Amino acid sequence: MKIDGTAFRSLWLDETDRWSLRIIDQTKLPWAVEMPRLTTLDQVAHAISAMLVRGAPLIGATAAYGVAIAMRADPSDAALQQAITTLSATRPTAINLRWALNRMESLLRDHPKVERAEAAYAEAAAICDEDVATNHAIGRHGLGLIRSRASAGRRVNILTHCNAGWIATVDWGTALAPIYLAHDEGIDVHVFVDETRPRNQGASLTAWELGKHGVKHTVIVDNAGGHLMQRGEIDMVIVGTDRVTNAGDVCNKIGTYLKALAARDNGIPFYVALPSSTIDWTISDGLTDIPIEERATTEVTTMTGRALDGSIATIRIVPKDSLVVNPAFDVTPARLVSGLITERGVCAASAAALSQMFPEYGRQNAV
Ligand SMILES: CSC[C@H]1O[C@H](OP(=O)(O)O)[C@H](O)[C@@H]1O
Repeated sequence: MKIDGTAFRSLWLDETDRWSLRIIDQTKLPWAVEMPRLTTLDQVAHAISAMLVRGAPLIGATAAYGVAIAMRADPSDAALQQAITTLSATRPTAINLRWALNRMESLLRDHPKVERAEAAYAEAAAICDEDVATNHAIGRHGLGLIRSRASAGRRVNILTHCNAGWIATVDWGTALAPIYLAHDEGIDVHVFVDETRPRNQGASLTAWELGKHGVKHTVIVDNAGGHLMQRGEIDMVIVGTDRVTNAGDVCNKIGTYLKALAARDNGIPFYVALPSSTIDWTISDGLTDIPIEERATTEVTTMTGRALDGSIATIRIVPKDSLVVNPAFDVTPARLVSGLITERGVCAASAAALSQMFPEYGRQNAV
């Protein structure tokens, strides 16, 4: 997508050396656009764990290049295992990380060591190119759902939670891809953006990227979504996801489940957009089988933003003696999901529909 008229992906190889990795540091957005250069495995691992890059597909793509950078430094079996282990430990919930590392390991394990670096860079590039094509396909399939609500030039109001836009992927995004395509074809689409406490991916990232593309949007506090639904101001909900089970349970940013409950109570369709790389075919019950990341309590006790004097400041918003917990994700049961928008089309959130949409996987891990 574009930043002030210049096209970007959310990660790319440095133009001068063609082996180090450039990213957009998402912890600096929306106040600054910084594009640091990563040259070591540890720098890539830190970028994922500290959420300089985040979003399930982007985490996987970044990890793939982390393996390539590691193989360039040392193509030994030990170095390969160390890279897989280090990167696997960065974040537990998004299945795309495991998916990408499994793909890299399967390719490289039996590869001649002298060719491992070249093969790793080629596979990481393929993962990125596939992600771009996959997300554009998700956009096309989701566009149909928006078109059907845009009769006679009527504005379509969509609520989204967290950031599942182009900067959560290599490009286009998942939940935001249909919105970008609708905007580009002239549909009057407007997005209610959940701020998404505690890290505010909505207020800081979704609002930023929608604004850069000229998409009309309104930032709301997380707790306002149900109220707007009750008042008929939301036509549909589209969110992303970090892991979907083979039965259609959806793990996504904390707070998603509450939006799904409110949508069901108000008869509003609740869609989840995802590439098939986000489906965990080995599990069916999201509540018991998906590891929920617990992040630092400082994400809850402090807020970072631009002070009135223009400086970037971090302030404490919780008493020092208060206990704090910070689960980063929750699970929305399949029964609350109206449909899954995938690269192959929209399907029901059910084992039968998923195995029919993806027969090559469904048979292997039938529930
Ligand atoms: C397209 S995946 C987006 C997904 O990832 C986010 O999690 P995080 O910001 O912690 O990486 C969030 O759950 C989004 O829905």
